[in-house]
Amino acid sequence: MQQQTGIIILAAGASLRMGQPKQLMTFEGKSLVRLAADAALVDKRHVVMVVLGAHADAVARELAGTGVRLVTNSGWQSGMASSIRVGVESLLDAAPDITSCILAVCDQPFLSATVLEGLKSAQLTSGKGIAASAYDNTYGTPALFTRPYFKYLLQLEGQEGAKKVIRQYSADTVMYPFEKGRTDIDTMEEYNQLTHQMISVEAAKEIISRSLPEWNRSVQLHLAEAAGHVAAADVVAGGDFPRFAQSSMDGYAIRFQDKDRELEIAGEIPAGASELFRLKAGKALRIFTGAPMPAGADTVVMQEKVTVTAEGMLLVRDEELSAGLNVRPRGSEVSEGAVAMTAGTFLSAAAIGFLAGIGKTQVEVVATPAIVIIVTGNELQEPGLPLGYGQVYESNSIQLRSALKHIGINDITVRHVKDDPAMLTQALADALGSFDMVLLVGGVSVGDYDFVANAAVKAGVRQGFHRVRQKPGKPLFFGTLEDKLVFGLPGNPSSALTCFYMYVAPALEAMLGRPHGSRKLFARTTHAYRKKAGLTHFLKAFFDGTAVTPLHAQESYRLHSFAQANCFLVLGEASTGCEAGDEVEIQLLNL
Ligand SMILES: Nc1nc2c(c(=O)[nH]1)N[C@H]1C(S)=C(S)[C@@H](COP(=O)(O)OP(=O)(O)OC[C@H]3O[C@@H](n4cnc5c(N)ncnc54)[C@H](O)[C@@H]3O)O[C@H]1N2
Ligand code: MOO
Repeated sequence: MQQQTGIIILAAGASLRMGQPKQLMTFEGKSLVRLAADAALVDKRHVVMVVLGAHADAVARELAGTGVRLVTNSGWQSGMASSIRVGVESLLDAAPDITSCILAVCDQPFLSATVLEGLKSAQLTSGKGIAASAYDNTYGTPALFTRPYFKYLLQLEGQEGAKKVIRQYSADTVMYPFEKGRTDIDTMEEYNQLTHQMISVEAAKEIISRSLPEWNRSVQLHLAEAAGHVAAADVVAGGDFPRFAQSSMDGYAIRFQDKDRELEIAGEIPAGASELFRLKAGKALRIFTGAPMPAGADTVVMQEKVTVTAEGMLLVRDEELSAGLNVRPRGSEVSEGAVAMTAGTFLSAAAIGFLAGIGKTQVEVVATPAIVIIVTGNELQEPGLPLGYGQVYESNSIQLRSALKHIGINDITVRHVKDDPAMLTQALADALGSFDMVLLVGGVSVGDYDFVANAAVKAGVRQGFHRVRQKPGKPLFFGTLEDKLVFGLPGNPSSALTCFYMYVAPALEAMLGRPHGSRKLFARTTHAYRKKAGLTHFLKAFFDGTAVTPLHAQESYRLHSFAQANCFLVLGEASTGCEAGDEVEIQLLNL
């Protein structure tokens, strides 16, 4: 008989111990339910049934378009058995000839297609009726049941799980070793301690960009203060500009039809002339750049292209003269009531000049967020005070503040918190109440005093990721609380600033609709650099406009080379380094 396996993913639980839908928490950048679904979908022959319960809508949205089938167990609160029953029943409805099913849960982050295949082949080669995953001297999910066992699954009650059937029929069960199956996630502590929770630079950027809030706060600014901001609303012209037809050259205003006649020069119109001149047929008027065109004239001849006779008569000597030449028509820059500038325009010096030129003194711009920098570390001392043994000068807050100011963000508050979990959670909760973005610095790594990730989650922050496959900045934390972004930057000053340039600044730019301050380009490197594959390296480097030189002192506790750098030389995860003369990627810094 043709073998056909169904996969039932049990995703109905309320994750009470977690305080947030576990199904949607991410591991290596993917939600746990999506990880399980993707593993099940690798073999296209699988019929994949996901049983929903708590948070059903959100989980269904997460799985939209994947190809899994969804079934909701309205009785999910009565326990696991009801979800197993609903899963098996709907699998039988969907695929009546199914020969086996694998029951999987969505809190085993290491569940993979390999494990599912392993269970299938263990069952086939052993000829047993059940194949269960074995880990940590016990066994459990994922577990495969052949068709004769479906009836026992359908008889499970209340809190009973598939384990009961496996125990009862252990003589007909083959164990498939899946050591990493021991890792399941029931509590935040377990989640945060997942050591492999390290994602690629690209995945980290993607998670941040998916998490950016709608930002539609705006503020009215004086033009003189508005450079570097983004227009928040369309700007409508309050009149025609220019307000009157103007000459764009120093020369003579004429009627085009008179160009071949000898013309009497009847007078002179300077810029700023406040009376309306009239030009009669057969005459010309001396005119200057910016001066109002006289009524009756339609063209200006440049003074270089005329001859004035001894009698003071004007002869036009311009082969290329055309009607309307050298005249700026009224309203040709912008006409009254027209949109002179659309919302979203970056306010460069030119944009500000343009607005002033159409008479504006104020502009509505996208407001900048209020940011708090929370610095942690008992060893930190304020620069200027004597340095005790074991102390280091606190440099992160001032360098981050400077970097923020450089991109036009001035609403910055700095708070210092001791390495104490309760104080940190409290400080963070307070900060989330009053600021739009939180930059925590230090304490994101794995040491006994590194409390940031836990404190953030305790304060209600939903973790996007913690740890990125990069150097420096590996322990970077990112999360959100509603529309607020929380970055946990590593304490090493060079790591903190690298993460600022690579993640925080681009997030702010995207949120505020600004152009990217940093530019990626390719250049030849003057020196070789060796690295191991595995992490993306952001090397502090100097680009002289032609070639790039990786600088000395790349260690993340040092800023000496960073202080001379104007770019990162970027070597990707897979790279093992570069040779002198190689073309390499660089990221120019917005300094
Ligand atoms: N066993 C492991 N240890 C560490 C790992 C690891 O994976 N396993 N990761 C290392 C990496 S990479 C980094 S980066 C750091 C990040 O550490 P934290 O974010 O936890 O930061 P701290 O431990 O608080 O401080 C690190 C370093 O930076 C100095 N520091 C901190 N704040 C400031 C500041 N505001 N101004 C100046 N200097 C500061 C601090 O004194 C430490 O020297 O963890 C590694 N460890
Ligand atoms: O990777 Mo850590 O961020 O530099 O030393």
